[in-house]
Amino acid sequence: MNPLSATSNLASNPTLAVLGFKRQIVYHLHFWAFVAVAPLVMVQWRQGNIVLALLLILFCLNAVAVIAFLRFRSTYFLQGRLFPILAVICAAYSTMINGHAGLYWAYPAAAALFFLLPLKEATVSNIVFVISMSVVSFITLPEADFWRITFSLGLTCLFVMIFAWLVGRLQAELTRLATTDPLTGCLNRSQLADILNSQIQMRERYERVSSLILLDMDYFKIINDRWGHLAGDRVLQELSSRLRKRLRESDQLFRIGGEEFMLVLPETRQKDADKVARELLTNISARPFVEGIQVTASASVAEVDKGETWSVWLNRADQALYEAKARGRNQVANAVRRQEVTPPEGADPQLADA
Ligand SMILES: Nc1nc2c(ncn2[C@@H]2O[C@H](COP(=O)(O)OP(=O)(O)OP(=O)(O)O)[C@@H](O)[C@H]2O)c(=O)[nH]1
Repeated sequence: MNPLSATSNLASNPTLAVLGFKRQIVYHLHFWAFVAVAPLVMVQWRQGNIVLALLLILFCLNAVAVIAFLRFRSTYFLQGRLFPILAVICAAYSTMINGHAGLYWAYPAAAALFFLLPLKEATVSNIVFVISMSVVSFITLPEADFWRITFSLGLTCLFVMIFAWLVGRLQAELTRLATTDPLTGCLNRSQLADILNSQIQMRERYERVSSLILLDMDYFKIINDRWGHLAGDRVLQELSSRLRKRLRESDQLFRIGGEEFMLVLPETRQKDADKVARELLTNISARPFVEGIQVTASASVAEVDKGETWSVWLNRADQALYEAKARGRNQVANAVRRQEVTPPEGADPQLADA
C-alpha cells in the first residue's frame, strides 16, 4: 500500500488516519534524509574519507529499505532502529575527522528520532546521542565548543521531545474524540465494522465464537416529551454506565443510534450472551433512573455464524430486535441462525443468506 494513500481512510477510521499520519512522517523523513545524505557520499569519497563514505552509504541503503518496505509491504523495516544507530555513528565519526562540519548533522538527526521511534526509545537514543557528541567534541574541539555543543544539542532534543510528546497526546485525544460518543463515552460507529470484522476473523481462524447484543430503550420518546431532553440525556448516561458495570474488560460498548446500544462480547456463545442480555434488562427495569424515571429496554442476541459478513451478522440482530419490540418490549429475542433459515423447496439456498 502506498503510505501516502492511507489518508483516504481519514474520514472513515480515525485510528487508521493516525497510522497514516505516522507512516507519512516516517516516509518523508527517510526520503529527505536520503536526498540530503546521498551527495555527501561523493563528497566524503572524493576527500578520501572512505570509512565515512561507507557509513553514509549504509545510511542511504537503510533509508531506501524503509521507503521500499513501507511502499510495497506496508511494514516498518527493522522498526526504524537502524536510523539512530547509524546517525550517532556517522555524526560522531564525522565530527572526529571533520570537526564542526560533521557536528551540524547531529541536530536534524536528533530531531528526526522523535518522529521515527516511540517516545521512550527516542529519548534514550537521544541521551546516548548527546553523550556521544559531547565526548567527541570534548576530545576534538576547544572546551568552549564542548559546552556550547552539549547545551545546544541537549536543548534541541528537549524542545523536540516536548513537541513530539504534545503531538502524540493531541493524536490520542483526537482519536478518542472521533471514536467515542460525547454524551455517554461509548464507542461510536466509526470502528464498528473493524471490531465486528476482527470477531469474525477469530471465528474463521480459531473457532472462537463471539456474540453481539443490540439494546434499545422502550418508548424513549415519551421520556423526552414528558421530562425534557436534558433528563433524556441523563437517562442515556446512566443507562450506559449501568451497562458498562455489567460488562467484562474485553467487551465493547457502542452507542449506534439515539437510544440504541450495541455490545460486542468476545468468546461468548449465544446462550451466555442471552443470559447477559436478560440480566441487563432486569438491571434496567428494576431500579428507577434519574428523577425517578422508570424505563425498560428490549434486546436481541446474535452469535456470529461461520462465513457471514459483519453486516449480515448485524442485520440478523436487527431483525430480532424488531421482533422483541413487536412482541411487547422489555424482553430479549434471539436472532435466527443462518443455518436455521430453511429455503423453500426448489429455491436457491444462497438466497437464504440474503
Ligand atoms: N435526550 C435525547 N434523546 C435522544 C437522543 N438521541 C435520540 N433521542 C430521541 O430518542 C427518541 C427515539 O424515539 P423512537 O425511535 O420513536 O423510539 P422509542 O420512543 O424508544 O420507541 P421504541 O424504540 O419503539 O420503543 C426520539 O425522540 C429522539 O429524539 C439523545 O442524544 N438525547
